[in-house]
Amino acid sequence: MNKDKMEKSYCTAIVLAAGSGKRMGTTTHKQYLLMGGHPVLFYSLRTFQESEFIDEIILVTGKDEQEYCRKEIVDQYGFTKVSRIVEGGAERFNSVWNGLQVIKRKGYVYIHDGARPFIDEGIIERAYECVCKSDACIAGMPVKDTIKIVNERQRVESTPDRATLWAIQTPQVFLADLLLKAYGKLMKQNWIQVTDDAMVVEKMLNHEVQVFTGKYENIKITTPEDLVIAEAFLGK
Ligand SMILES: Nc1ccn([C@@H]2O[C@H](COP(=O)(O)OP(=O)(O)OP(=O)(O)O)[C@@H](O)[C@H]2O)c(=O)n1
Ligand SMILES: C[C@](O)(CO)[C@H](O)COP(=O)(O)O
Repeated sequence: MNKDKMEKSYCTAIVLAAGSGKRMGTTTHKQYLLMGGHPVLFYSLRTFQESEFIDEIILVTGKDEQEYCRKEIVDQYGFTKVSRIVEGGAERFNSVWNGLQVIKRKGYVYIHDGARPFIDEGIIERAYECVCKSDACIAGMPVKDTIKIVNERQRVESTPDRATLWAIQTPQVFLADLLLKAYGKLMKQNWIQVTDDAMVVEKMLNHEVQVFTGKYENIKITTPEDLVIAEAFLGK
């Protein structure tokens, strides 16, 4: 895109690293496991640090991980765009909410899983172009498998048309005011079950969300075999 022709909006990345990685099952939380000699979290922070679209980074971590993150990641690697390290909450949406509370300048906000190390500048740029038009957009890729709706007895109930199915990734990018409004409503609810930020905008505001092309390599490190796949991507 020709950024000289128009003024770029302020962009904040909220990088989530406050999860406990139950499915990974390691004592060290998965976002701090070493991969290619660096913590998993290092990779996405480096991409945001070097991105020409990102002005500021808010890092959300567990309470006991803040000092480690400050000294061993932010200072050690010189991630000068990290303006705040805030404490996360019990669930992912609580961590997003805590990050949203310290946004300094409105504009656009990129929510990204610190457990997704393979975000790249192309994804960040596609997100920017998409959010400027839609106010709400998410990275995704068409699914490669056949997906079935399966009941509690493990019987197939139906087979959705694969052409309509996308596996959703992060970043999920929004006009900051829109996301704050959606999350503000969510936090007043008693029953909350959301697994991504787009769901909050869909459910709370009935706002349309646009999907842009992510990258198949943009995996979330979730279970042990993901680390093997990630090492292979690093060695490419
Ligand atoms: N309370 C939480 C839960 C998750 N996350 C972050 O959100 C992303 C979502 O990935 P996920 O695989 O769900 O992480 P965990 O919750 O750590 O994993 P699990 O569900 O296996 O415990 C991760 O970067 C994780 O650190 C967070 O900041 N705060
Ligand atoms: C936001 C997300 O990464 C999109 O795929 C995902 O939904 C996070 O879900 P999880 O249950 O926290 O793994």
